[in-house]
Amino acid sequence: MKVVILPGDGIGPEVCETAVTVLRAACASSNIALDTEEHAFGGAAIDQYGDPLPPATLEACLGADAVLLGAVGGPRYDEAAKKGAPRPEAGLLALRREMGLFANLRPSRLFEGLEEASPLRKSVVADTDILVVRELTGGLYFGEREEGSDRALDRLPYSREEVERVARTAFEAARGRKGLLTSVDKANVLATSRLWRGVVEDVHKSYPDVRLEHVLVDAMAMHLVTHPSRFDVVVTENLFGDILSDELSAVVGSIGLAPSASLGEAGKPGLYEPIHGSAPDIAGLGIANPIGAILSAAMLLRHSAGEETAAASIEAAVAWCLADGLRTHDLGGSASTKDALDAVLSAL
Ligand SMILES: NC(=O)C1=CN([C@@H]2O[C@H](COP(=O)(O)OP(=O)(O)OC[C@H]3O[C@@H](n4cnc5c(N)ncnc54)[C@H](O)[C@@H]3O)[C@@H](O)[C@H]2O)C=CC1
Ligand SMILES: CC(C)CC(=O)C(=O)O
Ligand SMILES: [Mg+2]
Repeated sequence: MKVVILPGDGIGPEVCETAVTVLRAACASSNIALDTEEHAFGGAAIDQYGDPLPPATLEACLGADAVLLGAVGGPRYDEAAKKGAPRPEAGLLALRREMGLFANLRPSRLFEGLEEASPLRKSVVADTDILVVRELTGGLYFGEREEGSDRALDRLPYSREEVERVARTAFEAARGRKGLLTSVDKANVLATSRLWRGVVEDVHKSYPDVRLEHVLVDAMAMHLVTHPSRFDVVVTENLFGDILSDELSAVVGSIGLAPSASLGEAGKPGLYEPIHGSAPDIAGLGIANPIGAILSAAMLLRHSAGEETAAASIEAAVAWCLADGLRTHDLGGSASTKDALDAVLSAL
């Protein structure tokens, strides 16, 4: 299995290195031949090449079985962008588009022992286990943009085909879980949301065994903190999915725990990354929670290598460590990134 590693910026390299070490250990114990190749990406690639997605990095990603990414961005690059420099985040958007990664799977479940880390009451957060399926290559992030000091514009385009393919991914996922799909939109205002709702209903005809409900995004933001355990799979457009999945990660403990898999057509390489950003406020301190990145490596084994046993062994090791009291600072503890790595390796 050939995996391209994109450490990126801020805590990206810290959590990525940790996840690669766990990935290597899981592959070694399952006799999976792993070949890794690191490439410059994001701010680090701007520093080196003036380009957040250099051609050699893109070529390597397209030719790999999978890509493992840390995170990109940071204040230094935000400042430089004001003077016309490229943005690290633009490299990530371009990579998602070039790799055709239209479906972003973002699971969030309450791990045993983490009830106290949730801001919600134990009785409210208990049994929360949600898979957000976020559309990843359409909508506002990819629409036409105009930027001026007195007027700016971001367009939000969606086509039937773009909604159909991500809806199919979500219905398939719901079929393999509890059988409930919640489609989130803003159909009382947005034309794209009315298209979204209609297309999701059309796709539903092929999945009569899945229950489908529609919820408006503002109410959904509320439901996720009042009764998160009633949801199963949530499908939504790019921006709403970005926001709701960060909210949900905090509901079950911390954004540092949340992994993701970005997938395109079957047989094409997937991209795996924790859902958090480069966390400049804690970068370099050695205290970042690497679990979101480690669980992303597990998703890589499942979705890009078909290695379910190796994936499940990483997830079980993480669950065991958390149940055993492993707490990084975001979870109210004092474990370092290295402590978390050592604990997961020993559990594995
Ligand atoms: N996929 C990517 O590469 C993403 C990049 N970004 C970029 O990251 C930069 C920072 O963005 P923010 O809005 O601050 O979001 P962020 O997710 O980096 O951080 C938000 C808060 O969560 C904490 N946090 C995040 N990950 C953590 C971890 N693994 N362990 C412990 N604490 C963690 C941070 O310390 C911070 O207080 C920006 O430049 C943004 O554009 C943001 C989101 C995704
Ligand atoms: C372009 C990214 C920085 C957007 C984001 O926040 C994410 O994908 O989680
Ligand atoms: Mg985000």
